[in-house]
Amino acid sequence: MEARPLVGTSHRGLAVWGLPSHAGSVRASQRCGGLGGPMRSSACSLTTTSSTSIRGSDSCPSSLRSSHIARAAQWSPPRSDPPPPVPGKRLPLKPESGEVPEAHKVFDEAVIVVKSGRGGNGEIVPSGRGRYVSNHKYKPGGNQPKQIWLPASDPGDGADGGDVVLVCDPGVDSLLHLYQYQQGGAGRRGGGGGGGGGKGSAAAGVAGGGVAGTFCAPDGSNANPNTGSGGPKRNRDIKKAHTPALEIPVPPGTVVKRRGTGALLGELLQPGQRLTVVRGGQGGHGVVAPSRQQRQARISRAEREARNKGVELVEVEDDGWRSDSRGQAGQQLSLTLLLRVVADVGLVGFPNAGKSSLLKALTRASPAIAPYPFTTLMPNLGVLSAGGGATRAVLADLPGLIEGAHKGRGLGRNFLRHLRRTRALLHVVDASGPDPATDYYAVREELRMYNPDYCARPHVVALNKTDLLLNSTTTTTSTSESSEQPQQQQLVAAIREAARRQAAEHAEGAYDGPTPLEPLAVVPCSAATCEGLKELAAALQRAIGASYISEPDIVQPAPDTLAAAREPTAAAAAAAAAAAAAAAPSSTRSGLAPPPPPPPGWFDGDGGVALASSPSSGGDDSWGRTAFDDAAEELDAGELERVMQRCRQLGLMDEQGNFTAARGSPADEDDADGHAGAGMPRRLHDVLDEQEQSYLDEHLSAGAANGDGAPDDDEWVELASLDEQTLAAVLDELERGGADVDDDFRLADEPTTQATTAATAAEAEAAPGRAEGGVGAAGAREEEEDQGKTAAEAEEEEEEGLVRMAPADDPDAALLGLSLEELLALEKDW
Ligand SMILES: Nc1nc2c(ncn2[C@@H]2O[C@H](COP(=O)(O)OP(=O)(O)OP(=O)(O)O)[C@@H](O)[C@H]2O)c(=O)[nH]1
Ligand SMILES: [Mg+2]
Repeated sequence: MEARPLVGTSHRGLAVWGLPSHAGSVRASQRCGGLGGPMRSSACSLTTTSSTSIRGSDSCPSSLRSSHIARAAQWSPPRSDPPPPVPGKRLPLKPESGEVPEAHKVFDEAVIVVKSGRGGNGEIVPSGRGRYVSNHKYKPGGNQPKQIWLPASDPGDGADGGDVVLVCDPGVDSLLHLYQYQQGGAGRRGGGGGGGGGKGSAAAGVAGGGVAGTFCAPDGSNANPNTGSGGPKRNRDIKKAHTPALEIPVPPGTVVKRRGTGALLGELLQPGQRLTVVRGGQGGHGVVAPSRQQRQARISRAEREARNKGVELVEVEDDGWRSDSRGQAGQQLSLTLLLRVVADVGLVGFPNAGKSSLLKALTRASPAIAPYPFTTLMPNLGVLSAGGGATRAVLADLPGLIEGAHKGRGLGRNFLRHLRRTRALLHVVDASGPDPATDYYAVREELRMYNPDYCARPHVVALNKTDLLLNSTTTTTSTSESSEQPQQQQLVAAIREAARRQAAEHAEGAYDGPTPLEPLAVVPCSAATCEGLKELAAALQRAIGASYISEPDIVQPAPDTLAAAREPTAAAAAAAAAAAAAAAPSSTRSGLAPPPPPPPGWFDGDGGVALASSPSSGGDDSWGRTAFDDAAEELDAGELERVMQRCRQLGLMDEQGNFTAARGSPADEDDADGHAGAGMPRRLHDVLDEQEQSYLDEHLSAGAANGDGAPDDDEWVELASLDEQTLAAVLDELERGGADVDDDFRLADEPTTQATTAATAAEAEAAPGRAEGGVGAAGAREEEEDQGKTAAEAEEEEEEGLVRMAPADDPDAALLGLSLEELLALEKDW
């Protein structure tokens, strides 16, 4: 047969059968060799096919009509009994029958397949159903009809398929239950999802490759006229039935990723938190099936249009309304679930160090304890309530780490990731081992290499098994406290030394990242004899109070715990003073290299901690809110600590971070406490704003520390940002304070470059190593200028944010327009 050109057409009139819920379509198929392909309009479509056996002609053959009519006659509206009410469906934690053997060794990771339910089919109502009722608006002589057609009802929609939802359940402590279904054999078939066809299941691991199981949400029920329709005589409010979701309980700290792509879908941390991982298929629409006459009319119209367009009509399909009524299929997804325990304190240490024993002794948990390594393979949680109003703390006993754990040795990476959501660490060291300090150092290194942040968390060292120390000494010497004590003290000292070694390596630049903290306390104890456990619990409480994890989803420490942790001890104050003194020389001349930052937020001492990271967080707010507070919020921990050290050097701040004198106020003039700035002339204060005053204070302090009264290089740069008049006033003040400003720096008379170059050269002489860093950068810039850069090039550089020293012929340009923030940013870069 000869192929004719394909013509598509739209039959808007055919698509509308007067009922809103049905968007019908007509398909006319045409023999059209090689030109196949659907052409759809918005309301109906004309589809070509080359394989249709029924051949149409200009006059529609009776065979077509009869087949069509016969097909239409096959339709019958689904009717079923009303479904029972749908209870909330929750996957039980254990299979209903059969004892489940231990399936996997890794209970903190699982791959599961989730399938959402298919949508139920919508109701199909024959168009002829209904009746004529009298029209109340009818008036004789009016244009209203006397009777109007009232359809039997609106056809009901099919219910949506069930979603699969992960629910954070604090009653679950591992992902083991997901594997148990695999081991337990057949999955559980749930009840109907509100009607016929609903099912929910946690099927056995059908897929290989370590998939724990397939979890199927119930399908949506088909539309039910009694419950799911909204016609005049039915329940208008319920258009479709509800299908309960399949809820899979997971422990807090579960991270959900898409398998394959690794895309993070979410993390469940708070009890009751829900994460919908796949949505159920949409239920089919309720439709009104066309009557025989309507179908015939549509067919005739399609034939007529085809004839007009010269298309040979071979078949007319008009069952688009059927597909409308069908529910959509559900989705399927493979998920990787990872568990990171959420706890206040993580217990880490080598295998067999006694972590589980300590957990058992400190809390009511009952973990497995055995004298062989890797007894613990899954984190055990326990709650430490020390009483006396102390905060409750959740302890997590983690599997033992071995050397190379950060590379995955001994499943180390799997275990280490549990530390992510802990605030503080308890290092458990076997005191009876050959070299406890080396053990401690090795574990610290593993932590650092896995994630340097772990080493910046407050931690306590439990020197466990001290009862064995006593025994070992008694075998050689007579039993005496005196023989035990020195040994313990030696071990404590050795551990502190190991911690210092790690911090020193960091200070020497052996590795990046935050400074590793020294232990808050080293507590000799014994899980067997319960000795030292009280002290250990108290130290842990302090560590939790001192901890601060800057992750938004971690609950911040309560203010009372912070206040408790702020109690300084004499040792802490001494340590802080020593740190400040040690830092002073490095911040004198160059000022660009910040002093080795002490642990942000707290100072280490003999078990003491003084939280001083934020003055505004202090309990004593007598000094009120100042510009310093505002600035402090902008600074990071290192910068803040540096500023605070300067304040301490100036005598403006005590060791707890409280100001001892009001700053930037007129009272400064009369302050006779001897603080720097107290005798500041009123004249200068009048011209300086608060930040400039603080620069001056810092400068005077630095000068006092130097003994030469001269500002540091960075301060010169900062001073250069002042306006001319202010700068002149500041320089006068500096001179009065003992600085040899003429020798060092004369902004108005000499180009800044020369002065700074001179300072840089002197600096480089004094400390060649440092010149490579901050000051070296300034020197390099100056060299560039010396090489005769054009003014335009120099301007360009300035635009790029580089600090450009003034050319010799332009003293005004020396007043750099950089703001404090820009200077701080530059200083950081240096
Ligand atoms: N004498 C003595 N033995 C202890 C003490 N603490 C633990 N042990 C013993 O040390 C062995 C190991 O204890 P665990 O608590 O299982 O050690 P672990 O660190 O949890 O070990 P892993 O789970 O393998 O990492 C057990 O035999 C304990 O009885 C202690 O304070 N004194
Ligand atoms: Mg253990």
